[in-house]
Amino acid sequence: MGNTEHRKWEEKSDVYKQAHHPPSSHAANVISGKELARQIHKEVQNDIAEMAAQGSRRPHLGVILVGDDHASHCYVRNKTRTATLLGMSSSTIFRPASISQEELLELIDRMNKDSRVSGLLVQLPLPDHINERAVCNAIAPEKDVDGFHIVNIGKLCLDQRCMVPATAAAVWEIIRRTGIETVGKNVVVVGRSKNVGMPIAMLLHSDRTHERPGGDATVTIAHRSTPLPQLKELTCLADIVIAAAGVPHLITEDMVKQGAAVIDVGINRIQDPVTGKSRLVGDVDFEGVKKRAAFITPVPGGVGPMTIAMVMKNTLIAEKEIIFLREKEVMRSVMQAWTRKRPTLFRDWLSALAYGTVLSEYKMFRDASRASATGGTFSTKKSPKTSLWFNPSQIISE
Ligand SMILES: NC(=O)C1=CN([C@@H]2O[C@H](COP(=O)(O)OP(=O)(O)OC[C@H]3O[C@@H](n4cnc5c(N)ncnc54)[C@H](O)[C@@H]3O)[C@@H](O)[C@H]2O)C=CC1
Ligand SMILES: Nc1nc(=O)c2c([nH]1)NC[C@@H]1CN(c3ccc(C(=O)N[C@@H](CCC(=O)O)C(=O)O)cc3)C=[N+]21
Repeated sequence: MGNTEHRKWEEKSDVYKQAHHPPSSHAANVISGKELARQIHKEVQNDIAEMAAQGSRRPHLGVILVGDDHASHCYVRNKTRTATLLGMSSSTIFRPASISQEELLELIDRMNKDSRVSGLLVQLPLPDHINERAVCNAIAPEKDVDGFHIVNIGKLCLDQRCMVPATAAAVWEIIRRTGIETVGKNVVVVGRSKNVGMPIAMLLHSDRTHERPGGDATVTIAHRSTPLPQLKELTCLADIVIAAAGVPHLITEDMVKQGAAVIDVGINRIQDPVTGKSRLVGDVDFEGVKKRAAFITPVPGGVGPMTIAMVMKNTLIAEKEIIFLREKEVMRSVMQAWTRKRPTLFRDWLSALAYGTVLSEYKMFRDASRASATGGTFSTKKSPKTSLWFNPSQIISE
């Protein structure tokens, strides 16, 4: 770097400014994941109510729970309870840990074919004799509300629209709704698991102009082979630190830049050294880091409740996609009926006319569906409620 260039960097760099003009220390804003989750719940609830008012059925979340792990049962109960609160229906299928992989795959296949189920998830972890990848790949990609199917992961990595894994979507929404800037910022994601760390890093580093917009940040991924002193060097330069390692107190005050945002994904149950009671902590030393960070998420009450909210949102998206595909199918049959019914003489121009009408309405519906699936607002006002083309019951009764 040349001298002038270096000077420019010095002027612009937050790290430089920070080192030379350290801002006065004040405690961080504690981001309430519970409050943000409530916001999302409201939005999902309103959408479902609007869909129901238009005569659509309610989305249905199907859950498969294998074994008797206490935490898994708690999480699943939490999900189905929330689904009910938001006006969805749900069902949980319990199976013993001794279930064979074949039986589990058969069960998934049955739920895939069950048209009443909008979204389906198999709670993880699974017993050792079951191949987790085979199970995730058995779920129909359009019902895969966890976003763990190989096709959804592939799309995520290609910046295509897809089911985004709930925890990564939760981190994304927390950052967006808090107004934390990501473009050009330094982010360190601590943890590289395929279900958590990797999808978070994928969302944050990718291009904001792509089909599935990303955060346009400079992302560094740390993992268990990253030596702690190096991890500290990296996190000290980070504007955003996302801890998803499953290591209590991994991120301490001395590892965080003044004014950074710290998102704690970790969920660790530890025994309190003072009271001897079991309690939940994240990967971040909350009390210490709170003094330096501008934003911090607590555990509990941070990413966890938002993860549940994003599973709900994914289930709604899955149901909307089903409606969209059904409408498309209806449109196809309408087109066929038109060309079959009319006399040959008028067929060409009549079908051209019909095609024009159908196409414009189809586009309107598609855009509304896309907006909703990418997190935009789903404008049901735009989708023609009274239209012949998009009311299946009308067409069928004719
Ligand atoms: N809040 C939520 O909604 C969710 C929270 N979690 C929690 O997030 C944490 C991570 O979950 P998973 O990714 O599923 O776990 P995992 O065990 O699959 O992955 C942990 C990752 O952290 C890395 N790691 C381990 N020790 C490290 C160290 N000392 N320094 C840097 N990196 C290190 C590993 O290389 C690995 O990539 C766990 O505490 C889990 O309970 C997981 C899913 C959802
Ligand atoms: N197929 C599948 N999908 C998942 O999304 C999935 C999974 N399997 N297996 C386990 C992990 C973990 N996970 C959490 C969700 C919510 C909280 C949560 O709500 N936590 C509360 C505290 C809950 C408590 O008190 O134990 C909180 O942080 O405030 C935590 C963890 C989803 N996971």
